[in-house]
Amino acid sequence: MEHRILDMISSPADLKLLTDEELGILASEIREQILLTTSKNGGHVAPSLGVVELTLACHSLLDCPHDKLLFDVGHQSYAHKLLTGRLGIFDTLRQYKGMSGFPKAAESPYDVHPSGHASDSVSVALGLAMARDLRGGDEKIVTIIGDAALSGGMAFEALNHAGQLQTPMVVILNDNEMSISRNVGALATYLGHKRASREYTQARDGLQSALEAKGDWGHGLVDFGRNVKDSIKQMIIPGEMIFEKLGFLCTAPVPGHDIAALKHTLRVVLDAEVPVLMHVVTKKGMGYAPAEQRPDVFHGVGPFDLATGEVKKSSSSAPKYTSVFGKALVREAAANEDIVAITAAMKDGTGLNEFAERFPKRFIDTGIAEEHAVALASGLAIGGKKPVVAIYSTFMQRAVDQMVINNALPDLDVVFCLDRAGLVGDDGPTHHGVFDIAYTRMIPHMKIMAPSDEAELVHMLHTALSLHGPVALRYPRGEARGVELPDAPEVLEVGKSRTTREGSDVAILAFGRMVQEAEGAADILAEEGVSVRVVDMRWIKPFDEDAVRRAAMECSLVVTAEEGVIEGGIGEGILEALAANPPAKVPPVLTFGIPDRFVSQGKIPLLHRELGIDAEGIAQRIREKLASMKSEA
Ligand SMILES: Cc1ncc(C[n+]2csc(CCOP(=O)(O)OP(=O)(O)O)c2C)c(N)n1
Ligand SMILES: CC(=O)[C@@H](O)[C@H](O)COP(=O)(O)O
Ligand SMILES: [Mg+2]
Repeated sequence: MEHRILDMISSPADLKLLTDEELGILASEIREQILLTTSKNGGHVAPSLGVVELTLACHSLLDCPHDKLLFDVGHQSYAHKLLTGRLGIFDTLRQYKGMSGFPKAAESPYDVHPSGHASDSVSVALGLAMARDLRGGDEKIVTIIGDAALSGGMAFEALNHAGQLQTPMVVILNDNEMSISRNVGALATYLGHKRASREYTQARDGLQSALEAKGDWGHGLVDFGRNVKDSIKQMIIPGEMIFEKLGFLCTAPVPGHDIAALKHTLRVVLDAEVPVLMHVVTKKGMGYAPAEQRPDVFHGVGPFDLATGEVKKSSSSAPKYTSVFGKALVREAAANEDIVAITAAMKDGTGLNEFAERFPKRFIDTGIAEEHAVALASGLAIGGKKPVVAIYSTFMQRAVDQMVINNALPDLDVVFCLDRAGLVGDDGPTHHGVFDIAYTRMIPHMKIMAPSDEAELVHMLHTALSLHGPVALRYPRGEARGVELPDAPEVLEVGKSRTTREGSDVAILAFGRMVQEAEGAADILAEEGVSVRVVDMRWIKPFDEDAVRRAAMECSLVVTAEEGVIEGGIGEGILEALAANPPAKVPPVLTFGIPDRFVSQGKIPLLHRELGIDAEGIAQRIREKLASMKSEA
């Protein structure tokens, strides 16, 4: 790996000195480096491999960080990181205290916005363009957005706005026919037709010669914004493109692994005085056969064997919460044909694959459209169906308004399954599911449960489906506890907890995955002679007020533990309830949860330790509190 061109790139400006042939060699070196690192650390392999040439072309023509290059979702930004001075820390990709897997402004001046949630980059790019115009600046603004992210509502809102404003900016559509799974929706079908069109083939094959033959082509394109002849327009825009109707100048699909072709087109569109949509066709996973063959698996993958592409297996034999949910829902749906399952572009991630196969007519994938998915559920519920909406906790943030207005206000029977609730690990702050307790708890009519193991998840899903009104279940990413699953799910009593361990000195009121940590803390403190009660609260809303009051009356310290933000969390709710209606004795209360800051990436046990919400951290703070109470007495 010595004497690579990559090792000599200290900033993107260096790319301007390279020939296209050298850029091609650099593309191979970048792929090698991405694969070497991700095979150890895991990561978004296929998205990043797919945009190596595109990133090179952009950086070799732009003058970043003066110019702005944005990445929608940001999971495809590894080549960008390697070209912007981060080769030396690349081996820390997605590691605790290491380099983020997403663009992060605090990490580099070349990273513009904290991407991670799809479809926001066109809005941010337009904001940057408007700020430039107000300031009288001259920087170029470019965003790279995938075909799935472009179908998200936010992207369309921004295109609508930009098309009217007509300020220069470049939206590069990275069209690879894939979301995480195969892309869905009418836009995907439309792009498919466009790719298959005779014009695309012609454009691809003839691009070079067309460009060379027309010396003033770029000039013509710029002039298009001022209504230049249709003949030129036809050469550039083969067929109608819907974005053109929205006020964007659109290019023919450009072959996305041909650096020369990319640079030719980019050079032209960067000079345009109007907004341009540059359509680039790429292959997800390009250059690594296992990723090209299984772009869904290599979208976001754990460590893998570089030679074979085999993904390393987890050492745990426990099932994942997601797959327990998926199987339990299939079982429920077999018994109740009103159940429909909705996902927003996360069929695999939310464990709905089997459901989709068994009940294709009752499976709905909206694409990246969480707001639409939740409002759609309300229509289905009004129409007599029982919608189960499975969306990651972090992405459901997009659809809080629809939860409030479309579902909760009319008190509709919708079950929200918030997967990845709590810390998610390597994806970091954009993906941690730490806000859902706060944003669901505030909604009238909403009932909320958090299973402490996979058997509880099965009961809770069954319970949620039996209830009237909106119900949210929140469960974490990754392996469950490995307990036996019930033969038949039970309906749990609303608002009732279960005590998993009796104790009289301290009561820990724990929610979801925190029950396990609470039990660990109880074990540690038991060794020191402290008697700790652990209550698996099960219900966040309504929570078990009797259990809370008993804890207050019978123990000298009450502790709440949740894997969500403390501000607006359930610990605060319990404190408020104790203050509003105090029992005869109110002991001190400690609240454990996510403090008022963003938590970076890392393996979950490391993050739990950092935040003091692992068993040892909980035990330590309780120990300290008991000692200070003793010394005050
Ligand atoms: C709001 C939101 N919903 C869902 C996701 C999960 N997600 C991440 S990448 C992705 C697919 C992106 O596809 P595309 O934009 O075409 O990019 P590609 O991976 O194909 O390069 C999805 C659904 C997300 N990041 N943000
Ligand atoms: C980029 C993105 O948003 C997804 O790919 C996400 O990283 C998936 O996370 P999981 O691995 O938890 O499904
Ligand atoms: Mg795509």
